[in-house]
Amino acid sequence: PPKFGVETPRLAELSDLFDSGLDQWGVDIFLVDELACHKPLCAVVYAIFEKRDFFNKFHIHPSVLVNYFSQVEQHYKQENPYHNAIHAADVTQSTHVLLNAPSIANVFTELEILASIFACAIHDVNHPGVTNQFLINTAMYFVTYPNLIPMNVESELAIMYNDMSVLENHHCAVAFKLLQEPSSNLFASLDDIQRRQLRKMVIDMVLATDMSKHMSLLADLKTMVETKKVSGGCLLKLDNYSEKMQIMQNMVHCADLSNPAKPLPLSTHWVTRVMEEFFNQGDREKALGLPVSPMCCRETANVEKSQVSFIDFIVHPLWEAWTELVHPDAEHILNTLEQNRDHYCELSAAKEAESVKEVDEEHLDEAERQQSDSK
Ligand SMILES: CCc1cc(COc2cc(C(=O)Nc3c(Cl)cncc3Cl)ccc2OC)on1
Ligand SMILES: [Zn+2]
Ligand SMILES: [Zn+2]
Repeated sequence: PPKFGVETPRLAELSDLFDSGLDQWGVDIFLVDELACHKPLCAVVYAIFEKRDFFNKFHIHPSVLVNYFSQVEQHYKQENPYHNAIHAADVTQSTHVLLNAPSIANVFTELEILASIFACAIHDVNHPGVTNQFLINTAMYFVTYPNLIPMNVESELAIMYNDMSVLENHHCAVAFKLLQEPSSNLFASLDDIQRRQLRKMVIDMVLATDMSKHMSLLADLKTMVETKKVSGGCLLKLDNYSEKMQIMQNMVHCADLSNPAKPLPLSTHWVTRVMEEFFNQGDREKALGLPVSPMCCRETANVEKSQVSFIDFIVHPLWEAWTELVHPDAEHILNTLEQNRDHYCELSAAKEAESVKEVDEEHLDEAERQQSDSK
């Protein structure tokens, strides 16, 4: 198969970008998408497998990797502004960087690293571009209006998974279904025990990307950081599966929530995309007469303000805990997050001031009109 598994006339540029950027926090994943002819996931996974020597370690033939991840890439909906293959490539490459932190250098086995990279690559496959809550609401919707044929197969998902981590269950099922293709049997050379272990680890990590698990995941991480402090700072002798899995789940969750912690141009590009996807959902909720989800209303959303609260309440607490766990390896990431937060805060304040000025001018005009009327 072609290098990085993608046919591109810009192979040399892609190769150079990976040489300098594959291990860097903040590589321009949108440039990777461009250079890889809109197959960023295949390119990134191939490059990481090569860098980590997985082809040899797990006896995987490059053509099998390309067959499988081409299928996975095609099952990411490129019409989604946010939850598309670029996001999958972004989360995969981000986790690849996090795994390189010196303080967790010898914590994970090769199989655990393979499982983490694989889990990121498939973690949002076949995402419909709407949230779990939307799927749950619309599932009930068709129960109350049976004559309305389901507009889309996606509302069947909540029925299928009984409202429990609906999307995350679907991503996992699709990914493992695609593995059954004979030409895509990525893990053929693993033995039965390894294959079973890998499947369990991938399911545990992907199901943990459900935002409804965020608070419990973060609580576990904080507990682990506390115990790490007590054990004199040496990280993790980590003998049991559940402690190791907590770290891996939080690592993938951090990567999933890494947009605000990337260099500002990348961060703002992701905000534009996630907005577009949320607003599209808001439009559909309005059309269905459903209550419009928070942050999904095109007319009323305050983008900067919600980014600031998203960072303050969700993203920063998580990255603060991760940074402590792998101290001092992630300091620069936390600093970038805090600088970006201040940027959105300034934007939000400027926007606020602007709207107040407009109101004042309106009042001024009104007052002048009344004054001139009274003359
Ligand atoms: C007004 C719209 C709005 C949306 C936000 C939150 O912003 C973001 C939210 C998310 C975000 O929620 N991602 C997500 C994750 Cl990590 C797991 N499951 C589902 C989802 Cl949707 C990922 C990236 C964001 O900004 C770049 O803040 N304001
Ligand atoms: Zn997801
Ligand atoms: Zn995701």
